[in-house]
Amino acid sequence: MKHIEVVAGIIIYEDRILCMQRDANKYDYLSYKYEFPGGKVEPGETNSQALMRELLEEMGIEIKVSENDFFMTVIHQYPDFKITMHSYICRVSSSEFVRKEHINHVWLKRLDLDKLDWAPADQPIVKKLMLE
Ligand SMILES: Nc1nc2c([nH]c(=O)n2[C@H]2C[C@H](O)[C@@H](COP(=O)(O)OP(=O)(O)OP(=O)(O)O)O2)c(=O)[nH]1
Repeated sequence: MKHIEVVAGIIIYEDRILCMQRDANKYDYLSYKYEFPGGKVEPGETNSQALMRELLEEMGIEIKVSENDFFMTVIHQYPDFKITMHSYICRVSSSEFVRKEHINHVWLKRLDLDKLDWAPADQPIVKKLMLE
């Protein structure tokens, strides 16, 4: 079974976290779900390099990410593939960004995060964020 390595940014502006809604997908279990922006790690990249590249490509967000910003890793088995997802805390000084691939976004306070329909692999990250 395919196993993919993904990085995701928990973008925090003041006391709110950026939640991005995915578009329709060939897999129903990912269609229209909320997620943290990011994407697949490419060969030769470190996780933080991959996240910086994805945030720039996908959102126009230019930000320095380092291993010190690591939050948690989730391993999740979807019906068609397995994902290892590394998440990082990314504090931004502006809420501006360009929404290039997602269909919607919301900035939520931590305690409201569970009001959204998240991608299944994101549940442990949402849970941990709500406890902090
Ligand atoms: N970026 C991101 N991806 C997530 C999260 N949760 C989650 O299950 N994923 C999954 C969805 C995708 O299968 C994969 C991310 O890769 P991607 O964004 O490049 O994949 P995609 O399906 O949009 O595009 P592709 O396979 O056609 O290239 O990880 C999350 O919070 N952020």
